[in-house]
Amino acid sequence: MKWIEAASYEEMSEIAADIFKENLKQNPEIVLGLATGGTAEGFYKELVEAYKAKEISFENARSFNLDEYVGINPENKASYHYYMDQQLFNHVDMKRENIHVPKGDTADLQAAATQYDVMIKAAGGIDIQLLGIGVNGHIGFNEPGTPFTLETNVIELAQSTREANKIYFDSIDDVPTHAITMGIQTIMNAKKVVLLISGASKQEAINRLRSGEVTEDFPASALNSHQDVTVIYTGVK
Ligand SMILES: N[C@@H]1[C@@H](O)[C@H](O)[C@@H](COP(=O)(O)O)O[C@@H]1O
Repeated sequence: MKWIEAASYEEMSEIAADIFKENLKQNPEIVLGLATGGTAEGFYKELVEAYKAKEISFENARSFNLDEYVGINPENKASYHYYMDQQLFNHVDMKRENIHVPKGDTADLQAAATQYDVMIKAAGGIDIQLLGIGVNGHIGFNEPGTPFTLETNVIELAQSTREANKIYFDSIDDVPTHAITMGIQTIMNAKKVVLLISGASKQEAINRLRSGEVTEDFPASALNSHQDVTVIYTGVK
């Protein structure tokens, strides 16, 4: 695992965006694994600026997002699909048919989850995966206790995760109880991983990740067994 300390949130975002830009330039048909969350907003801003400056193009790129809430449609402002439209997709030239966000509003969620991995594999696998981390160490929406062998699946959100994400909803009662997420195995299959960590609320998570232990009680610890992970962090010791 490679660790990069950034002097600020902006620098963290720039370093991460530079890695993605470089990979995109080298491989215009790249398969991107994308993440949501407040931490990633600066990163997307950098990518959009680079696109507007004609430094990069997403014309032939494909993307797969990590996760989506169950029972929320893409037009809902709290949905991850909406977030991605606002942060990236509405501003760049990625073709709509090449954009994939797990479907949280479908009747057969399990079938959608299974199909998601089929689509990722058919695309040749994820070349580079962006990740954030939850205060409890979740990646995607893989909560503590999730078997590392799982691919995309439907999970029940931890109460602490619902609390952490309630700022995006009118009230805690509106925060979905379930989500559809790439599994740890899906994430581990990505060829390269970039993990962003920002802010004091993630101190415990970063300490635990740094300890090097590998345990299903701390989902991000699976990354200790991945051969190409770059962690870019700021605002934590
Ligand atoms: N499912 C997402 C994760 O993919 C993300 O990493 C996490 C951290 O979000 P933030 O960056 O807002 O702290 O939030 C959500 O739970």
